Amino acid sequence: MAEIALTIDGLGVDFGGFKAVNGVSLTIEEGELRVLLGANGAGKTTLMDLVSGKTKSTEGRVFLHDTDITNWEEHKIARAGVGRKFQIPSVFKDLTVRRNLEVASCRNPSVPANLWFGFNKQAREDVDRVLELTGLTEESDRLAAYLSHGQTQWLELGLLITQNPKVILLDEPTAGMTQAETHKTSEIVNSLKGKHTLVVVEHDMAFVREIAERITVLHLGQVLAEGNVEQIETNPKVREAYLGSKGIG
Ligand SMILES: Nc1ncnc2c1ncn2[C@@H]1O[C@H](COP(=O)(O)OP(=O)(O)OP(=O)(O)O)[C@@H](O)[C@H]1O
Repeated sequence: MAEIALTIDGLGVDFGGFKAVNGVSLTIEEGELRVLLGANGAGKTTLMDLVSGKTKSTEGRVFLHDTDITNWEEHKIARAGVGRKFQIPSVFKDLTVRRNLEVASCRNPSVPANLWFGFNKQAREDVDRVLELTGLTEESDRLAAYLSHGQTQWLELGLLITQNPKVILLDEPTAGMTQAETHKTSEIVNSLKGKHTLVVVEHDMAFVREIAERITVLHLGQVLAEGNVEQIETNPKVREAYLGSKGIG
């Protein structure tokens, strides 16, 4: 059986009497891609905030492998291996795509400190691998400022991968993307399966169908259902609470 990378156990937060996340428990296996689905206000972003330390929980626990990271400071959780991609890019616009990835590699503690004095072969291969994974090989010498919206998002994802986090949290990775960019993003995400552990918050059902293995549906801060795409699409509770009588869009 695969090892458990992330354990969320009875997690919740009370915002002055309102429980945006209310006793959520789930486990994510190493190498798994888990989709978090739910209507606006279901608690998805808050759950990510609780895991990444942006918001402090008022109940429950979070474990990264065997380490209890509950309510650690955000930077400490990031350093422990929870990588989070936000909508707003943090790429260096006046550096090339490759240089952005090289800089991110320097933040990876497993990369030797002599990086700046001759980028070593292993580090170069790692950057090449990330360029390939994110479909940015041909853009490697372009300044990040000249990338399209989609390419910028893929570079952002690449920066995360380069740091080799134990768990990657992606909040609506296809927001604002064209259909073609969304499709490309599904290819990238699919190629990460098995190599990285991902939790993806996403609304776009077409995208979810392309990437999802296991889906957790949140509703009113609680887990409503868990299963594969077909089980979720045909689940009466999910249809009633979230997808409407016409089913999934
Ligand atoms: N700091 C806060 N104080 C009070 N209420 C909050 C706070 N943060 C979030 N909420 C509320 O908690 C609920 C869950 O919000 P959250 O953003 O987690 O939902 P979501 O599932 O991510 O929705 P969306 O898909 O719209 O992003 C919402 O009703 C929101 O208004």
